[in-house]
Order: sequence, then structure tokens, then C-alpha cells
Amino acid sequence: MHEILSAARMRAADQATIAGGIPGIELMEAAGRAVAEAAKAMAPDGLVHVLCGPGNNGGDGFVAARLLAEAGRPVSLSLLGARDRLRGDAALAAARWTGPVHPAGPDLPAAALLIDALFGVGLDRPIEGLAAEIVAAVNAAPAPVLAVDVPSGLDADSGQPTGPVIEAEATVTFFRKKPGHLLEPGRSLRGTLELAQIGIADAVLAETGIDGHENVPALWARALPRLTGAAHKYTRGHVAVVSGPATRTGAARLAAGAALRAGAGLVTLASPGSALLVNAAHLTAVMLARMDGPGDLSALLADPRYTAAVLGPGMGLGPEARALTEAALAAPAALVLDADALTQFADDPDRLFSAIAARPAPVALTPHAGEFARLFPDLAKLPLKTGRARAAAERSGAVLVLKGADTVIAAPDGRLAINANAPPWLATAGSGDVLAGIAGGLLGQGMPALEAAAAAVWMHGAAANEVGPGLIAEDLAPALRPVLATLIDRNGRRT
Ligand SMILES: NC(=O)C1=CN([C@@H]2O[C@H](COP(=O)(O)OP(=O)(O)OC[C@H]3O[C@@H](n4cnc5c(N)ncnc54)[C@H](O)[C@@H]3O)[C@@H](O)[C@H]2O)[C@@H](O)CC1
Ligand SMILES: Nc1ncnc2c1ncn2[C@@H]1O[C@H](COP(=O)(O)OP(=O)(O)O)[C@@H](O)[C@H]1O
Ligand SMILES: [K+]
Repeated sequence: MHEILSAARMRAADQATIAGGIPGIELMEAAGRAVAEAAKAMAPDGLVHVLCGPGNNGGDGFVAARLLAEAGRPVSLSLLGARDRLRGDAALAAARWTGPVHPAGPDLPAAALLIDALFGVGLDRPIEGLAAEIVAAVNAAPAPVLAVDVPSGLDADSGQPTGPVIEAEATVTFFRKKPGHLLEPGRSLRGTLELAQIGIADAVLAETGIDGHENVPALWARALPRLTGAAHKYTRGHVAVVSGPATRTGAARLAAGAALRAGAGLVTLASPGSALLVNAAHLTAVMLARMDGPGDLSALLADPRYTAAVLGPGMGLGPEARALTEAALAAPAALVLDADALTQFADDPDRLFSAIAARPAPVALTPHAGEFARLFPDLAKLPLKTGRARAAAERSGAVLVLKGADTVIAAPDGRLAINANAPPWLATAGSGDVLAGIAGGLLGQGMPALEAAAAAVWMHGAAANEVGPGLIAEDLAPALRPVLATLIDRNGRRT
């Protein structure tokens, strides 16, 4: 159920199902029924006003209106465009509606609920003219809005408004979620999301292919590190985190603490001599090693017990910092490169990519949009966030974590997950450092890179939800405990 389908693949799934012998009107009846049920739950009484568009999204609206009326609810309906222009299943659905069909306009009745069945995945241009006036009126109306499939005006693939767009309290979509339900601002515009099954068989996915998955534990839970009675700290991995200079040490400590909480057996902060005392003053379970340049870091990471390293948080730019990252790239450990460790390669991203290609252990890159644009200036212009992440993973040979409210995780082989559990209070200084640490902690325990990165992003969001508003980055690592408890039981088994 967690596969994601683009509008084109969803159309292919509809068509394959109809070609397989299930009439389109049956799918539409099931879709309209799901919408009617959601409408009853949202507004137990009062008038429901259904706004129908000229395509099959409008057809779903006609079905919902009929079923609500049959259930005894007061229903009114308006249609954008002429009734005799309706085609196919939508025309059939409209023929089954026996109530009046009002011409759609910005004058809306005082309703308990508005159903937006104007445009779905068939939207092919920005909404304008009369339809735009209707959208504005719907958004200004006091009644809550239930969107059919997608809020009208939203691009189902990008999550971007194409122009005027409906702001919905809730959306009912069919068969599988679309990228635009998870990518911002679509995730905010669609309100709560219900997924309804309408008679399309899961097997159709083998034919259509998928556009990725929603980032849920089912994707990676089986790959989580497994604790057994025979575990000792070295079997749980040793993660090195590179500290910045004396005036910028906090970010690396946040990452180190998070790596330990994520289950790494040992975490060592590799600190410049000048920053040893300030780091020592703040550390207990995290260990400290003196590291005064790339030679020291190479020597440290040459110890094969170091299974992962995290570089970037608070690290700084310039040739010395860059030389540290080069040393880590030449070492055998898995790597998380974040923040400054990415920006260091802005002048020569290909140098980073060839170093990644030359190493046996995996690399995860965790840029926010600004860092991404420095490494992938051409890809940053691609219209879809999913497309940007996928192309960058392919080019870099690394697992790409393109951060934001709607973080996208992509592997070089094309696998992709969109994360949708992060609350807005995660947007606070240092929270990215914690994410890098969690990813390092999971990689260090031997988790495969895509799974480790996706799990880290999900745990980060779940920990933020545990904490709630008011969160500061320091709160995140402790909040991993209840999150891990939902994933791993006390006997070390994955739940
Ligand atoms: N048989 C099927 O394929 C099923 C389709 N379903 C519904 O059908 C929807 C897709 O239906 P359609 O492909 O007919 O597409 P839509 O109903 O989303 O919209 C397409 C219609 O709107 C017009 N249009 C597009 N953008 C416009 C704009 N900006 N201004 C004015 N007119 C515009 C198009 O010319 C076309 O007439 C889905 O979102 C879903 O709600 C469901 O009923 C399930 C079954
Ligand atoms: N509006 C938001 N909603 C949810 N999560 C967000 C939002 N904005 C940022 N985040 C998350 O917060 C973290 C911020 O990381 P980053 O940009 O590197 O900041 P910093 O360097 O201050 O830690 C990322 O994990 C990102 O996905
Ligand atoms: K709609």
C-alpha cells in the first residue's frame, strides 16, 4: 500500500484494470462511494455541495452526490461546463444523478461541506477564468472542503500548485498515493489523506511500475540492526564523527550523540587538539580522539573497527577541511557527508563523485536544497523534487537524502522514498546534524545505505513528534528511545 504512483502510472493502472474486464464505471462507483462515506464522517448532517468538473473527477462527484442523496442527505450539485460535453464514465455517472445540475459559479450555497470534484489527475494546465473564481470562492467559504483524488489545481506529480488551488481539510485518493500528496506544499494543501481501494488489483503494479514508496518502517524494518545475546559493543559498530574547530564543536557533538542513540556500539569524536578541552567538557559516553589533520584521520579510520564516519556538521570550509573529507573518502568506513563536507566540493563536484565511485563502502549525502544546488546546479532546476533526488543519486553513486519538510531519499539504482512524518518544529538549528548522526549510527551497524538513510529520516521525524512543539536539537537523541521501542523489542528483535 505504500507504493507511490504518478498521474501517468495511475492512468495506466485504471486502463489496465478496465482492459482486464472491470468496467470503468465500477471503479468510479467505488471511488464515489469512498468519497460519500468520507463526507458523512466529516459532516454528519447539513447540506453537502458537490462541485463537479468536466472529466472523470467530476464523475466521482456525481456518484458521491447520488449516494449521499440516497442516504437521505440534503445535496446540491454544480457542474463546470456543459452537461452534454461529459464523456464516457463521467457521462454515465451524471445520467444516474436525478437531482438538479446547477451551472458552477462563485456563488456557493451555505453548506456544511463542499466536495471538490473539479479536477483530478487529468489537470493539464493552470486553472483560470470562471474555474479560478470558483476555487477562490471555495477557499473563502467557511465550510470544510473534501477533495476528490487531489485538491483541484495541484499537480499530482510535483506537489506544486499549477495556479489557483483548492485548500482541502481532507482528500480521498484511490488505489495508491500520488507524489503530490507527500511533497510540499501538496502535503499541506490536501489536509488529511484517506486511501480508498476501488477494485484495482495490486498485481497491476507489475505492469505500471511505481514511482517510489512512502517512507514507512515496512520499507526498512527488516534491515534494522538485530541485537542478540552475543552482541558486544564492537559488533554494534564504531562511528567516528569529525569535530569542527574550538568555536564550532556543538554540531559534531549533536551528531555523535545521535549516532550512539541510534545504536552504534561506540562513537568517537575526532577532534582537533585545539578543541579537545571544549569537547571533553561536554562528553561522557561519546569518546574523544585527538585528530590534527588528514594524516591523523586516515590513521584513525584505517582501524577496520571503524565502520562509519560522519563529516560535515560544524566542519568548516577551506583546503584543510576539504583534505579531511578527502581522507575519509579514501578510508574503508561507510560515510555520511553533510553540510560543509558537501559545500567543500562546490568547485569540483566530479571530484567527490569519482572518489565515491572508487570506494567500496557506501556513502550517504544529506544536503538541504541550498547545499544540493551547489553540488548539482543543473539538477537543481529539474521540476520534480523526486527527479532531482533520483538524478543526483545516480550521478553521485551515493544515497541522496534531499532534506526539507518533505525529505526525499534516493538510491543510485532508482529506488526512492518520500518522507512524510516530519513536523514543522524540526526546522531548527542543529536538527540536520542529528539526522546525519542517526544515519551514521545505522550505517555503522551495517545497515544497507538506502535503508539506513530512510530509517534515519523516519526516526528523526518520529522523534520530533515525540518531543512536540518547542523542540530544540538536543531533545531529538533522547526521544529516539521511545521511537526505537516501537521498532525493536526488548529482546532485540525487530517488531
Ligand atoms: N476510469 C478511471 O480512469 C477512473 C478515474 N477516476 C477519477 O478520474 C480522475 C481523472 O479523470 P480525467 O482523466 O478525466 O481527468 P480530470 O477529471 O482530472 O480532468 C480532466 C478534464 O478537465 C479538463 N481540464 C484539465 N485541466 C483543466 C483546466 N486547468 N481548466 C479547465 N479544464 C481542465 C480536461 O480537458 C478534461 O476534460 C481521477 O483523478 C479520479 O478522480 C476514478 O473515478 C477512478 C476510475
Ligand atoms: N518545515 C519543515 N518540516 C519538517 N522538517 C523540516 C522542515 N524544515 C526542515 N526540516 C528538517 O529539519 C532538518 C534541518 O536540517 P538542516 O537544513 O541541515 O539544518 P541544520 O544545519 O540547522 O541542522 C532536516 O532534517 C529537514 O528535513
Ligand atoms: K479534485
